[in-house]
Amino acid sequence: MTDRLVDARAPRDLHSFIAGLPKAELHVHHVGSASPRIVAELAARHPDSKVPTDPEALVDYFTFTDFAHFIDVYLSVVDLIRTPEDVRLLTYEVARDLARQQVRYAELTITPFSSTRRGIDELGFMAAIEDARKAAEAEFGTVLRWCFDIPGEAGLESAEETVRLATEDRVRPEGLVSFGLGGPEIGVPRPQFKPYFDRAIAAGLHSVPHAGETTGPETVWDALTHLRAERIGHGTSSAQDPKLLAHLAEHRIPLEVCPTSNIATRAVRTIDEHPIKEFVRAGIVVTINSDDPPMFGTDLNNEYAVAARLLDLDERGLAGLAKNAVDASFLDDAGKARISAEIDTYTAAWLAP
Ligand SMILES: O=C(O)c1cccc(C(=O)CC[C@H]2O[C@@H](n3cnc4c(=O)[nH]cnc43)[C@H](O)[C@@H]2O)c1
Ligand SMILES: [Zn+2]
Repeated sequence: MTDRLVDARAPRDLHSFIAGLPKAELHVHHVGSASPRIVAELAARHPDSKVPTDPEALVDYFTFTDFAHFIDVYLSVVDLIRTPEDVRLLTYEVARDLARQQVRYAELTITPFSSTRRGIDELGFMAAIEDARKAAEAEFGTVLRWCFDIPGEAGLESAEETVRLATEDRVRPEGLVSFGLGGPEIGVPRPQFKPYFDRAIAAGLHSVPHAGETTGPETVWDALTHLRAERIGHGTSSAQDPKLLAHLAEHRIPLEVCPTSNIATRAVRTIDEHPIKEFVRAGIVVTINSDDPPMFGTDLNNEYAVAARLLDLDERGLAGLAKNAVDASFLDDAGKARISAEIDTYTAAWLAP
């Protein structure tokens, strides 16, 4: 992990506290979590790829001029994943990277449409993620769950395919808990996806679309009204609308805040202009997440350090943020209670004289 984008500047002790703090990650993308090590291994399997494997070259390759450029680069990494064995490797290694950061539970956003349209067999794909999920839980103790997202810019065909993969008994994986919407927002109105979210919700999935990342607060309203969002991915531009802030706080709709991502994709100009403080001030449930960590030169621990600086938090404040993520997760009550208790025990031991 490099701190090339954001210097978290948290005191050394706080970094150590964060490193050992049990955490939940609610907004992290499957392909976007491919570390240089994973990219190098996939590229070795598929040497015709244009993705560099040298870590130095990857830092340049993962420097984005804007959100559209980010998506182009993202899709070039998607092109590296061609077989169910590639899918398994990616998923298992992502879990290993999460476990190293003391992530006890993660909801990983997966875009199955991007893989099935590139020719990966759908049942092979689902078997690969499930196999990795079970192995990760047994070997690392990290519980993984899936969010399947529609890549909105790929059109309604991608929405139909994603909801089919998410709801058809024969295909739907056991670890699937939620349904999302990702990719660019400009020119991709949220309301058109209502029928697909209705079907996913009817099948028992939670609604967690991205909204207000690269467009204004009206997109967040659309996600709430039309897609019945239970959490909002990013929601950054909500800060421009006091009524929306009050609504999110009153209805306890958590925001999945990913500070470094917003700088890397140039959705927010500088880290000090990030609206996270306004969210907290408005009483919104804020969760801290990493989005596409290696692509943005970050990881979840660094995002907590960034949040500590922006919100001026000590250990108790950081533990509170970690518990927000547990509470906002789709884990069952017993699982939530277990991780929350672990956070309390860890924090009390750290602060004991
Ligand atoms: O797979 C395709 O062929 C394809 C065709 C047209 C458009 C797309 C996409 O737009 C894919 C977007 C892809 O990006 C993922 N992602 C990762 N991080 C973010 C983020 O911060 N905000 C929005 N989307 C993000 C998303 O999960 C999609 O998989 C694909
Ligand atoms: Zn995202």
